[in-house]
Amino acid sequence: MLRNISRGHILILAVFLPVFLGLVYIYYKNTFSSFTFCEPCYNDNKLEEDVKELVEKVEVKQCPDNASWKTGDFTIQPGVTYAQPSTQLGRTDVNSVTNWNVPLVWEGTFDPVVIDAIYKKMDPRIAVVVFAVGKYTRFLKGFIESGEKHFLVDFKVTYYIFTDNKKDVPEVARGKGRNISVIQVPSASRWQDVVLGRMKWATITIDKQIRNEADYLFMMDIDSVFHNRFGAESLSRLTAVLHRGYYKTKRNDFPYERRSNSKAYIPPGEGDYYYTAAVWGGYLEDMYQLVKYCYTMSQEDAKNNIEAVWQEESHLNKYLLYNKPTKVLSPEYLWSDYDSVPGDIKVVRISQLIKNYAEVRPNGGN
Ligand SMILES: CC(=O)N[C@H]1[C@@H](OP(=O)(O)OP(=O)(O)OC[C@H]2O[C@@H](n3ccc(=O)[nH]c3=O)[C@H](O)[C@@H]2O)O[C@H](CO)[C@H](O)[C@@H]1O
Ligand SMILES: [Mn+2]
Repeated sequence: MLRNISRGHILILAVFLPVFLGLVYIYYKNTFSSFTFCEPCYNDNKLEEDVKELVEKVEVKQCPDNASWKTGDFTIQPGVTYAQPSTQLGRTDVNSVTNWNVPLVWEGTFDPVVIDAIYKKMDPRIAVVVFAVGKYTRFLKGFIESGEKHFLVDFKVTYYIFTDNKKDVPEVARGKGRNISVIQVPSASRWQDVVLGRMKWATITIDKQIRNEADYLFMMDIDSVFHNRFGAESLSRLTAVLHRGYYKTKRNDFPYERRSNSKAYIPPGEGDYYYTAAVWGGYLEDMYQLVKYCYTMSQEDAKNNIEAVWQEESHLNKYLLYNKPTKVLSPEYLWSDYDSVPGDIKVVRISQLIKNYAEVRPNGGN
């Protein structure tokens, strides 16, 4: 009996088990195939065509793989010692925040130990673009020598020197990770062409070279000397400096471009601050956009036979009124040897030199 039952079962199993297993296999195959992530959506040729089309359409930028240098990553090593920040004490003689809630930096509003600990970890590459055309090569030595003592010390810095006279670029001893790159530009017969030309040559050179070599970029006048720390507290996506001559001035008295036929025109009743064009900086791509903006706007003006009252400084001020900077630096970050230092300027970080405008500029002027 057992033998019979067992034979019957074996027969049934032999016939139905393969059929049952086959059905189970088909069921699971269909179920899982709909969850397969690697299932190709295209045949290979179609995929290749689509990628090619995308690459042609998209403007490919050289983005750094590791963007840890960007503001926002405010990490710090454990164990750094510094004074406890106060919620009560701080500067009371000046305003240290803008009405769009970004820092307005003065001595006493930051702790260099904390700032350095944060930004050194990011270790950004910083480009400084300066022009030394005609007789302005005489300012290079003092600028770079003092920069080595005070400008973003211990950071990676490259001075991009744009000049019409490479022979006059001095050899200056520099710290580790600090370089000089010299770029040839044409001479000019008008100083106005040099200051505006900065926008053109900087745009071209960022495109060709600097984009691959820097994370931050500063544009600076060369006729200046560093006297005190100009550090990582100056870094942000877009940083502008209050012009020392107008930081207590009513907005309608700012020397904005007031002729409505210039692209730099700002109507009365508008304005936050008056920024200097002698020191400005930020993330490389944001600065590229702004430098290019100043270049194209001055070209537009030239087509209409007008030159903005303070050249690129006028276009810069217009841009920054409608695209607010992410950090504003006090006039400590650009003072002038022409002016005495008032009580609210506790530290002069850079000062413009006194110069004989008529002698140093190709077409005189002041
Ligand atoms: C403190 C301040 O707000 N400075 C601005 C003011 O500068 P300044 O009156 O200080 O102008 P400036 O003579 O220093 O010229 C600006 C810069 O252009 C370069 N340069 C100029 C002439 C020349 O023949 N060769 C040469 O290399 C050089 O880097 C110089 O530092 O007005 C200029 C144009 O309106 C710019 O807006 C400056 O940023
Ligand atoms: Mn200057």
